Amino acid sequence: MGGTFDPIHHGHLVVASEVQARFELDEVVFVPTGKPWQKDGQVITAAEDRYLMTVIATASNPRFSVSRVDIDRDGPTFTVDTLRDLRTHYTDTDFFFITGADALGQILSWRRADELFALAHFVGVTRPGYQLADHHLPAGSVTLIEVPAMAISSTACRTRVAEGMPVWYLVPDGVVQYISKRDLYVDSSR
Ligand SMILES: Nc1ncnc2c1ncn2[C@@H]1O[C@H](COP(=O)(O)OP(=O)(O)OP(=O)(O)O)[C@@H](O)[C@H]1O
Ligand SMILES: O=C(O)c1ccc[n+]([C@@H]2O[C@H](COP(=O)([O-])O)[C@@H](O)[C@H]2O)c1
Repeated sequence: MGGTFDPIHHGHLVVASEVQARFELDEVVFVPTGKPWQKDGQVITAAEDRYLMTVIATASNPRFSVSRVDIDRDGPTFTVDTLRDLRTHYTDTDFFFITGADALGQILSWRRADELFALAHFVGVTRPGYQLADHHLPAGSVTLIEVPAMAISSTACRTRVAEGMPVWYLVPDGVVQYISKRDLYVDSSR
């Protein structure tokens, strides 16, 4: 599951848990983006902070892990590169790439989108506020599933911190503490 995870929240974690169970996956690999090029113009928190929050959030689940492939690769982050890099580590493995309804709707704008569907099976999941559909995607390349609705976004978490509102129970406890320790998101101009 790829994401900017700025910060990781319980919406991400519920999605990963649900897809792991439905598809009986051995492992869900969280891949924090390096430079999310479609978020150019937005201030993105340092990759190491986003990576560490993702590690903290996933540490207690034996089926969850975190990969550095995207943050260790220079240049803009393209999923086609993510999947190729992961393949060198996971040789004899079927890949499922998890995306929320918003991200799935953008997939045809991704770099070398036509190659993506040969590299992984895509799982599109419901997200409050977005319509889940696989229009115009190659037949058989995507499975759509409904997951418990979590009306949480990283944007809302960042805004709440900037406004002095709590993010307890929206993000894991350790992530609340990490945000506070590192003074993340306090600048409301971002
Ligand atoms: N609440 C949610 N329910 C379902 N899917 C989600 C949810 N939040 C994020 N996702 C999915 O998780 C992936 C990573 O999302 P991302 O890290 O951009 O979080 P975000 O909350 O959308 O962030 P931002 O608000 O900064 O855009 C995307 O595929 C996105 O669609
Ligand atoms: O490959 C691309 O061109 C591309 C463009 C936008 C987003 N993605 C991927 O989609 C995932 C979710 O991204 P985001 O920006 O919603 O956090 C993450 O793994 C990104 O690397 C990929």
